[in-house]
Amino acid sequence: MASSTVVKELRGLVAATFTPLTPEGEINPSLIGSYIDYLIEKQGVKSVFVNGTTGESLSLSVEERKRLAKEWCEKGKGRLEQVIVHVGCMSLKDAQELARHAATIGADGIALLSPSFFKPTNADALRMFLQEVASAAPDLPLYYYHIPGMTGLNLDAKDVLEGIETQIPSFRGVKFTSTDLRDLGQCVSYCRAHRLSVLYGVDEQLLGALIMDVQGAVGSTYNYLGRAINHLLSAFEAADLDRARKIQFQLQHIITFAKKHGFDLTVNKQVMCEVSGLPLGPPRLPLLRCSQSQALPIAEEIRKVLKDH
Ligand SMILES: CC(=O)N[C@H](C=O)[C@@H](O)[C@H](O)[C@H](O)CO
Ligand SMILES: CC(=O)C(=O)O
Repeated sequence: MASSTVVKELRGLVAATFTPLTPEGEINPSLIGSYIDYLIEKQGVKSVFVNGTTGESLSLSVEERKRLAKEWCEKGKGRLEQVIVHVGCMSLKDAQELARHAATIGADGIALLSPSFFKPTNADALRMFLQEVASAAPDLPLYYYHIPGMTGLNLDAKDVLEGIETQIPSFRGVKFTSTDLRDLGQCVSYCRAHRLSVLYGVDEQLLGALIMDVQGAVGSTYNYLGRAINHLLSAFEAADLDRARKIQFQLQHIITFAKKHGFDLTVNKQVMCEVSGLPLGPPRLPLLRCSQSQALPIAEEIRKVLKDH
């Protein structure tokens, strides 16, 4: 893991992890060691984004998030290239506390989405919020997590980036989860000029974002499709667009198939349980556990479609 003097660029494939819960709904950090084994050995995943959307962080307490983040960092040490801890919260104080904690456990970076109950009314307000959180962990690389579909924020990510590198010295880039390729392109253009990174978060259209020159991909499906997407990334690097497209079409087929079976976070988590064999447990209320029979056909389709990866 990084010391504060070495800044490692975040790139390539990053899995946004699920949060293991016991059948009773308590967090289950004891599973994280074998979760990491699975990601490294079976999926070729080298970096993780923990306690994000997929990790249901906004449904967890600050204390729970600290325990999970610590376990990911401890078990990932020397094995994972980067552990990025998402610290976004509705409350600035909670986000600062999590940022401060992330620095003490050796996280490689922090990311945060915008508060979404009381939303910032403009980009300045959001940058001020990010700056206040950054000041609690000034040596940790910080990423803005743009996910307007969840936060309901009506702001271009590009507007949030404007001047941010002078306001927040630890700022390193944006994790962009939106299908707006105009805004994405503008972010890449800005980030190129300021030596910042853009990571893309809509797995089913990653190739479109790679053409826009993003440095990496952060997503939930990479937990179980990592191997195939690593092949997509290397095909793209080798300028083998036919192969890259073929793999993207396979992933799109899987997501389309999954959507017909009501794909959402709870189904997604159950699919991961089926594919990996890891007992990640139910989601946290208000999300309801999906039935095994809902996830099984999707897991089966994944096996069938991706048997050559
Ligand atoms: C809204 C959401 O959670 N997006 C994830 C990442 O940010 C993606 O990884 C999606 O889960 C994935 O693209 C499947 O639709
Ligand atoms: C998918 C993603 O990046 C997240 O879980 O936050």
